[in-house]
Amino acid sequence: MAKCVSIMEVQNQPKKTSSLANVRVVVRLRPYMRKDDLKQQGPCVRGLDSQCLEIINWRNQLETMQYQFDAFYGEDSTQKEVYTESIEPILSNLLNGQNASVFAYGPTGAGKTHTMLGSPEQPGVIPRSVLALFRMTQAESSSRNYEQCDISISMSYLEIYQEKVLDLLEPKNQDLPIREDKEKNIFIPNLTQKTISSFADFEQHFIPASQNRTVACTKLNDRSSRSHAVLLVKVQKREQFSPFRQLTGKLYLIDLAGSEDNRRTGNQGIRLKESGAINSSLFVLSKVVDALNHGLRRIPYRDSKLTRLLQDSLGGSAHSVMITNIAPEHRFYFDTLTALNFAARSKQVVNRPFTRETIQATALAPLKRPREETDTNSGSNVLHKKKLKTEVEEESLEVERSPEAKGSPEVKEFSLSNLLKKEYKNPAVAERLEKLNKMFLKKNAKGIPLLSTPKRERQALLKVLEENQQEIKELKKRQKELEEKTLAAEALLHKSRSQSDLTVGDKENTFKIGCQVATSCGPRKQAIVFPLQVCNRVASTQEEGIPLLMREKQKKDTVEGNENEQGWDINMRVDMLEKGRQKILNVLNIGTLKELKCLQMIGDKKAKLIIGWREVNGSFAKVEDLQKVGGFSEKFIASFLKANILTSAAC
Ligand SMILES: Nc1ncnc2c1ncn2[C@@H]1O[C@H](COP(=O)(O)OP(=O)(O)OP(=O)(O)O)[C@@H](O)[C@H]1O
Repeated sequence: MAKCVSIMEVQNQPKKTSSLANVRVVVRLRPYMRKDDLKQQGPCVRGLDSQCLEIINWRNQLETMQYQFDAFYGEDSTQKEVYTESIEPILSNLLNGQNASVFAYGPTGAGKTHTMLGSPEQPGVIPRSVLALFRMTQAESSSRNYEQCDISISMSYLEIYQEKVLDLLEPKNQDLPIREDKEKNIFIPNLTQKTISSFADFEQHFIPASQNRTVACTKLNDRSSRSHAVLLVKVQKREQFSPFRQLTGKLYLIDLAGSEDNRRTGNQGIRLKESGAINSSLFVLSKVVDALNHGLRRIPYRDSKLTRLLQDSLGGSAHSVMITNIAPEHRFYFDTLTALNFAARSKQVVNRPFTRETIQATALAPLKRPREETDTNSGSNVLHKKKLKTEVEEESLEVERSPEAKGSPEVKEFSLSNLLKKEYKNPAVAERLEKLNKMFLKKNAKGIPLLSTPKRERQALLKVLEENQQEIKELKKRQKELEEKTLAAEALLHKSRSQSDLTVGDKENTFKIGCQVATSCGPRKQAIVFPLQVCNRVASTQEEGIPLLMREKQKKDTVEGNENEQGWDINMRVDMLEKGRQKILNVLNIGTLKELKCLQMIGDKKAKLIIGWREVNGSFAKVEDLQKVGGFSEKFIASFLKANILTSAAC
């Protein structure tokens, strides 16, 4: 609040350092206009330094009241000064996904529109900020980050006129509702949003829209704003690679209508009505500031459209700058005093800026985009046209959910993006991909979904997947052929048996199929080949003496919580098993390099290691002695035995 000091008192106050999150409050004093000072009383307010000003105390002409703000701009201050010192520093936050807002407040005729908009000769905060944003995005584009991000800028422009929210870009004379999403973001459905790719583009939309703003002549200002004008500039930065983060920063540039003392404005009729709406919304604004300062539970944001819209700027998440414009003439004295007191109170308002980041097109992406996104005019042309068709854009497609998946958090997690649906129409591949995704999530403690891996890696994985499928197909084919051969051989055997008079009696018949041997003796024994699809252990069909390749159903891995892929197991007669082992041991002890390499899982390197060990240490007593050779683990030997024993026993 103001502090009364004697005019003679030398003041040299310590300057307060304002926190970053505090609303930055600056005051700008309009140049004194002699023609407006009917009684030629001279200015009633003057600046003291870059932060302090003093105003006459109306109760005691010998005293002044001094105020200190984050910055004070005197009559000689330029548009550039105001912009460079107070506005430019907050703009960089937009590229980091944070919001910023600048609003000009003050009595009518004090210079709000001049400060925000300016003139072609003296451009104000709005044109300078938009230009700076384009420069910043260009600088970002030419930096190394360019390859990783797309940046787009869009704009919306509205006015609050007599408590109605009106679109200035495409005027429809329709009061637009103000809404709040789950993340407490304020947005206006159906408000026109135009993508702008250059400053010229911005001007093309902004200049005609500004003509749509309601202004009128009053006794205090020839072109008095009769509404609060809000320009919204949205900067979106999208990553091209996983995790496809999207940062959205919004900049609100607000030129408020001035508070009006209708005894002096001479307002009547419609002007009086407008003035009533302006004053009441500004009154709610001061109530909001007071409620925030007193830490009240209920902040009356909803009491006016203006405060509802400024919710983010005051006590919200934006980096906010409030420019309080004041006029030096005596006839504005009480308006100036009110404005200064309001500004001083606003200094205490603390905002909590945070980064607005969304993740696009991952398995965990939101199922429904925030309404705000869908309500805009979808003009998502990206600044850099070349990059328009990048995978980021494609992958930022909304994630859909099948009807049966509704309500299932698991399915929610593994939903495929539209991109994947489009790219891989084969349902089998999609299904495998989901399974892989599931497996990946299970194995990965951090839960990073496969679908969020970069496209290149994902494509490689998909290729492997398709190759595996191809392999399975071929295996199935070969299996079928084997089955057919077995049946044919069996039929042949049966035929020859029935043709002969079976004098041979119990003579053993042997036939070979590939590398597998089925012996036929006594009661006829069958080689049973299970189709790959049949996974159950069929104990009843297992006959002694026939090596069977069994596939166990859902074999549990010993690693906690991990379900192993279905595993293969061997069930053989003990003597055959021993025979197989002996054969392997034989090859290990006397086999040449070539013979060793014929063993499953033994390559050139391992074969050489075995020969080297043999030369130094002599023979292996048992297959497990392979462990003595460096590089053969117990687990490896077990798998090695499994892989070779059947073949060795059979040959
Ligand atoms: N810093 C300044 N330097 C020069 N002229 C200024 C300055 N500030 C304001 N003016 C002039 O003062 C007049 C009133 O300013 P402006 O229209 O910006 O006031 P306002 O606060 O927006 O008023 P209202 O609330 O009625 O719209 C204009 O003619 C404007 O050019």
